[in-house]
Amino acid sequence: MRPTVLIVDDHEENLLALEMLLEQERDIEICRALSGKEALRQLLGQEFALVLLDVQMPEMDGFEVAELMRANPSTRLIPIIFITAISKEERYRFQGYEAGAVDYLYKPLDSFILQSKVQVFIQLWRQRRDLELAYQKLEEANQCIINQKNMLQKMAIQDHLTGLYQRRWFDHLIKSELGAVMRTNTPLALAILDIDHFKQINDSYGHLAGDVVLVGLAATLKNAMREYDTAFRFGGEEFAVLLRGTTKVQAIKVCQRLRMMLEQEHYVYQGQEFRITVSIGLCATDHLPDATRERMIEQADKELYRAKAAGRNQVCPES
Ligand SMILES: Nc1nc2c(ncn2[C@@H]2O[C@H](COP(=O)(O)OP(=O)(O)OP(=O)(O)O)[C@@H](O)[C@H]2O)c(=O)[nH]1
Repeated sequence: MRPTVLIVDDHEENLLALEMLLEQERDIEICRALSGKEALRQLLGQEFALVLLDVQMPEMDGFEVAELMRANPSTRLIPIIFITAISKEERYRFQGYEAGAVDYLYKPLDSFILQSKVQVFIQLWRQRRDLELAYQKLEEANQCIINQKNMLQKMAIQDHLTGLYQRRWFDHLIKSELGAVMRTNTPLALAILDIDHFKQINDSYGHLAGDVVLVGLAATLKNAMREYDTAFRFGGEEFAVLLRGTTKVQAIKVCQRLRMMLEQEHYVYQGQEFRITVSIGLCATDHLPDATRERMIEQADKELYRAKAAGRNQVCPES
């Protein structure tokens, strides 16, 4: 992209003279404006590297144009060189610097001085642009790293088949949940669900049919649970649910409802329709003093075994 210089003067012949002086600068584009208003309109419409601004113009003089440029964030940083034929008295110079000028040139213009000053600002513009591009690339690379990190974190805690959290996340979460139980004296329940005779589904309909069941069951779990409960795939055909603020009595009701819901569910694979049942073992901290992660898992597992032994398709709370 070539840098663009805006030249502003209310006299056509002055603009022509400036253009001729800048003719040698082959690597810049030149835009022209015959009034302050026209200059502002162009400045808001495209990017400029430098403005060569006549001071004395009717309606809006160069100082006013500069002040309006400084007030607008999109034009605030564009350097301005005032070109003036008026008195070289200091007070005019100060007025220009206060309005945002970075330099002054006096008519009649010296071509060598004009060209070298323009070159300095063009070089500054290029350096700033290179810096901006480098910063943009850095930002993109940074975002890429953040995205990859998020993806890795997700992969580490999420089961790829069902989208539920993995056992690894359960181990982490139950520790902090038990901490909250101690601090706030609110109960926490753990339910472990196991699909009954799941092997038969794999054996009869194939492993992919089994996967359809696992995905469907996970979706039902997610839909059935409250926002602050969390479901996990423990491994294979075993799932766990952590029920916050839930007592043993309440957890039994929740699990009975869940068990009945899953019993009604139909799964379809390659036109074949089938159903499943689940056995659930559960425990809750209000009936398990000094509960630890290990004790809760052990207890819920024991109850799950009891549910299986008692004929499956049932909920067994600890007695
Ligand atoms: N399709 C599929 N099957 C799985 C997956 N993980 C584990 N399994 C299967 O789950 C079945 C578990 O079988 P078992 O442990 O004998 O238990 P079960 O048949 O459910 O019987 P009970 O638990 O005693 O009611 C095995 O056939 C495993 O291959 C999986 O990701 N996809």
